[in-house]
Amino acid sequence: MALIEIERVCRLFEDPKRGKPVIALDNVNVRVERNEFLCLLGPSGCGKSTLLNMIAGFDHPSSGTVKVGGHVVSEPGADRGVVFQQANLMPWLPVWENVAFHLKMTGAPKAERRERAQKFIDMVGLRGFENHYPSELSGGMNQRVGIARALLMNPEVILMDEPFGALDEQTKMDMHAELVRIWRESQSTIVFVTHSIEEALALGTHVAVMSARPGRIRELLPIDLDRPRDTTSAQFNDYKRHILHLLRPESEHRLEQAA
Ligand SMILES: Nc1ncnc2c1ncn2[C@@H]1O[C@H](COP(=O)(O)OP(=O)(O)OP(=O)(O)O)[C@@H](O)[C@H]1O
Repeated sequence: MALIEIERVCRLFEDPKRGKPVIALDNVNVRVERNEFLCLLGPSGCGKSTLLNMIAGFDHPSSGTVKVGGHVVSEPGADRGVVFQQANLMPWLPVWENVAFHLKMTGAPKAERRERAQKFIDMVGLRGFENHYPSELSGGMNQRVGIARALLMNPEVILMDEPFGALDEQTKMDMHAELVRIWRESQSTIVFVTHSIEEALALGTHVAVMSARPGRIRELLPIDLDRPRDTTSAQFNDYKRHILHLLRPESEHRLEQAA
């Protein structure tokens, strides 16, 4: 049994201005095995966030099912940690308290929270910054705090919605290397939303290429590239060319005609 099973999922949104519904997702089928790193890739508005939100339990399909660990997702849960584009940290709390925030909610004593936070602060490379406040850190460091916060709950699945979208290129590349290391170390399963082909190919064990309006999975590609990934290699560029072709509207048109 796959860890995440998305079966025949459709999602319609009401659009009162136009008087007809927007088809955000149309018959989407995806299976994610334990320990996979799936990148959801596609143009703006193709339904990537909608799909991620359904796995998180923030949104629900109009038809079809989303299951995690064999159970239909009905609400958010501790088995799924979410990292957004903005880290959404509590500015009045130091790093370690932000990382241990969920534990505070469960009433865990301070000493336990501090100790458990440290493991994940170390994992994301922030040792020495435990008592800093979010405003004293860079954007990349704040994202690391967000990742540490998600990891602390020991979730089976980490869901990431363009977490590095706001970072400069160099920091983004550093974060990619860091995330791959964390993914391996924590043996988690990651679903990562991006609109960047390079980012998807730098990270994923699989890339689901989506098409816009209505959002569909064009192709689910297993990525057979050594790590660390060489973004200048011929094989990397072969994948890139293939994905670019899939994303071109004319190829979409041809595929529809052939169907
Ligand atoms: N709450 C909502 N109400 C109405 N329409 C919505 C709602 N949420 C999403 N949509 C529509 O559904 C489609 C998919 O949106 P979604 O945000 O999932 O796309 P996306 O691929 O994540 O886009 P981006 O990369 O720009 O974040 C879009 O056409 C969007 O306008």
